[in-house]
Amino acid sequence: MPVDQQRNDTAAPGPTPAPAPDVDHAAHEADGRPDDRQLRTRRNQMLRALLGPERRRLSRAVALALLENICALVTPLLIAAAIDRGVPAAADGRWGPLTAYAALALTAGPASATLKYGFLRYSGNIAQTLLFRLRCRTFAHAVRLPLAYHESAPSGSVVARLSSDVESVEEVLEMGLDGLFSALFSMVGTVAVMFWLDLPMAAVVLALFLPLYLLTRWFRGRSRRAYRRTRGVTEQIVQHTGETYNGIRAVQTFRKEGANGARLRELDTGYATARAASGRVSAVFSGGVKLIGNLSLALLLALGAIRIADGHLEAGALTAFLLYVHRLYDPIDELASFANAFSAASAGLERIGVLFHTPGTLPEPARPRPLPAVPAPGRVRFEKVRFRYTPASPHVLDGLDLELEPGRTVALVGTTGAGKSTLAKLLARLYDPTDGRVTLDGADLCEVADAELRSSVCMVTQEPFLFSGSVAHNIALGRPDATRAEIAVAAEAVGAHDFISGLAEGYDTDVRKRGAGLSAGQRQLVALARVMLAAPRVLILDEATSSMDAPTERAVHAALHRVLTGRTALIIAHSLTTAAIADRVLVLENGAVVEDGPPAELATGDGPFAHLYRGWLSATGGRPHNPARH
Ligand SMILES: Nc1ncnc2c1ncn2[C@@H]1O[C@H](COP(=O)(O)OP(=O)(O)OP(=O)(O)O)[C@@H](O)[C@H]1O
Repeated sequence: MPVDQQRNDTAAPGPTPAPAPDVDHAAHEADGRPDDRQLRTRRNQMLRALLGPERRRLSRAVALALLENICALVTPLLIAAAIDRGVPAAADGRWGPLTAYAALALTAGPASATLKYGFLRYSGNIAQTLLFRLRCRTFAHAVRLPLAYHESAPSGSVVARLSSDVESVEEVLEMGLDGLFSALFSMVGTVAVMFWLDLPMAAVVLALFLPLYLLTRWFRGRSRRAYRRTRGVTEQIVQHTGETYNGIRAVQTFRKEGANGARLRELDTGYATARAASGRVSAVFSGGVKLIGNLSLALLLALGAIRIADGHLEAGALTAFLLYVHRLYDPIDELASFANAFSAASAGLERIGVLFHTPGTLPEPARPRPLPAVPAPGRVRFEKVRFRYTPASPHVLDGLDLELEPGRTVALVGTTGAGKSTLAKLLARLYDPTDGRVTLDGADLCEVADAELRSSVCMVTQEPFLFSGSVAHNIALGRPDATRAEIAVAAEAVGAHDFISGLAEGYDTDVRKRGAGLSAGQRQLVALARVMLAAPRVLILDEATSSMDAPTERAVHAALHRVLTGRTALIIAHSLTTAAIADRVLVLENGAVVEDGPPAELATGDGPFAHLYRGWLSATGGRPHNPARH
């Protein structure tokens, strides 16, 4: 169980409102063949949610691009006028018109360059805002996804959403606004001017758009598929590297370096193949556009010559026309690169869209019910609780009725897979029961506000997770507003103060990644100090299975004893020592309580606990110690 103590305060502001889910994400992600239409719908929803708030700034950027293109468009017209009017006038000794055309052309150039500069800076800012928003929202939504999502999604898939998928969007935004706006305006403006210059020649240019359109359609379909494949492989690479480095100890212990390296090479080959496929598609498209461009130049040159001979066109106008043909096909290439990047970003957005489509956390109650203030808080009831992880899997708990009295410690024992952790997860409301209800002091957990529940029910996992930051910061997770003195009191209460004071920087010592700087026992003590500070009504503790040396185990048990005093606690016990400190032991088998009573009483009987007890006794050489009670 990766959750030590889940708190909401790490989550960024509200995610993009996710539409009602219609498809199970697991099915989508697992078979890797999502429905095209649904993916596109989600991508468009994402785009709308992202671009919506930037409508004003985007219109300003569009206006700048438009002005820039108008300035760029007039230059060939000025050249045509200079050739057809200015040069003949100059030949007659009137230099005025030629000078005027030259001056205008010289002004249009810098004006266009200045506007381009303004547009690029402005659109760059918009792109960064959009990216910032996308990354924050994706992160905020991902951290709020229910545990069920994280337990079923392939490891690293969320990291891939936040890294490579967001980066693909970054690429298209960086080049896209320029590529798209400028290219579109340039093309539309060019065609309009061509029609003004010469109708039949412009009609020929327009006719040549048909093969261009067909080529573009082919390209878009192919490149979208190619990029989806690329993103799929990228995700596998992220997952594989993440898994390798998260489990580096196991990798080295089992000498898996070679095998994992080979797997990475295999994935990389897949990536290269997928990239090569998308490269081929782009090459065919670019080549096709160039071919059509050159054909149309030749065609227009021939047609232009005929029209000049017929007296319908002047040489300057033909020159301008041919310059415009260049202007027409250059942006198509730009559009192709944009379409390429858009395909990649599309695939990324679609995948982020799938994530957004998964509803965040278990639903918060519409009208939260405060936990009642009772004289003896911490009464827990499981009422006819049935639970299964997925609709297809069998019930782990099937009609469980159970009551935990306030202030008492209950040890949960049983064979592996009996349902101990599941019961604990339901009590921490990491999952909701399929049927029945779990109550705390009479309030259904589903009706209690998330923040109140998190501070009232704390869970300490087998390997308590320490966040990077100081020891003090890690203890204060239990109550973020706690003062340094309160933190020290909590640490002292669990006997952690001495070892913390002995650290290089005391409470300010950075526990470093995953608490690598602290021993397993010290991490347990920090986690218990966290609980001491949080003072929850109910404590759930998954006892560490890894063996500690005797003094450390004694220290942890002594701390545990202090934390448990006067608090309702449910301990998943893996050892006799822990079971013995409980007031009551529950033996769970196949999701049902098969034995229930004080440990000393059950140990002398002939039931399942007595069996377990004797097994533990023989494993520990017949010397059960109970330091916490001594
Ligand atoms: N995330 C999950 N998705 C589907 N099934 C699960 C999941 N977690 C547990 N199960 C199944 O639920 C049953 C009970 O598991 P649980 O982890 O509660 O047992 P446990 O008693 O805590 O076992 P252990 O002592 O080994 O931790 C098992 O059959 C297990 O396979």
